[in-house]
Amino acid sequence: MQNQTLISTQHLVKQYPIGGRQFTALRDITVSFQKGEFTGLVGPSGSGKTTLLNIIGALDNPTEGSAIVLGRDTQTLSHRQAARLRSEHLGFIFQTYNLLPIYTVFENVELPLLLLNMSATERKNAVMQALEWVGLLDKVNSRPAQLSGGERQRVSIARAMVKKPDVVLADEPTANLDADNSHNILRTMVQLNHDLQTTFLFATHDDKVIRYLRRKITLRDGKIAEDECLSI
Ligand SMILES: Nc1ncnc2c1ncn2[C@@H]1O[C@H](COP(=O)(O)OP(=O)(O)OP(=O)(O)O)[C@@H](O)[C@H]1O
Repeated sequence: MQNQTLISTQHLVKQYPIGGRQFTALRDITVSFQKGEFTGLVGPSGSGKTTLLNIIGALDNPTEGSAIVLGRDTQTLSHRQAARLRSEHLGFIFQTYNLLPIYTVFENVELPLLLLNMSATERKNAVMQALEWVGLLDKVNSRPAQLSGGERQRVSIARAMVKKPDVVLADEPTANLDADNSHNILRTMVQLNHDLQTTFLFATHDDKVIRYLRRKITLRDGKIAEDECLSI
């Protein structure tokens, strides 16, 4: 497969003001990601994983440097343009699932499609396919409170994947799951990565995730300490 760069950062710096001083969370991050990668940002707590993921997801701006995501320099985007980049091209998976409790599984997965120009039939087909990917067709009318943690995370994967995004950004997706559920979730993501060529980028310090990665980028004190290709 020919390399196609989907994301690149140039000399990214992120500082947060704390008590009248600047705390540097990311220092001079220059890195790129190709289509179809299954890559993790790993490193100790506070090393900058989530900060980098949020900048790549156009949820936050760098203090210096740039992030080019699918050809767009995120810093030059208006709020509306950033929202459009996210809704059309990016899927998000969070450790706390972020499902809406009053909605059914179907409605939760359908939500990202309501922002796109799709008919009700197209939406229904896409939702049912996404629920099939994660093996949850039998829970389509359940509400999040009626699901186990692993099932909730599978709903959140379906919600992230339903529009077949170019990139899925997953922040500690297994943090609240036991070993069996973590492996099931990871196997589903590996399958979707393989079948749809979706690029996956994780922030994690979970060994259960790390063993599935094909590339591991270790952050330490806001810098890239190591960038390794893994043979799995
Ligand atoms: N909004 C903020 N204001 C001030 N400091 C922040 C803010 N967000 C993050 N930080 C600091 O930036 C550093 C990096 O945080 P980040 O959440 O990116 O780390 P992480 O590697 O994802 O950690 P964890 O594994 O614990 O989630 C931390 O020291 C954190 O306290």
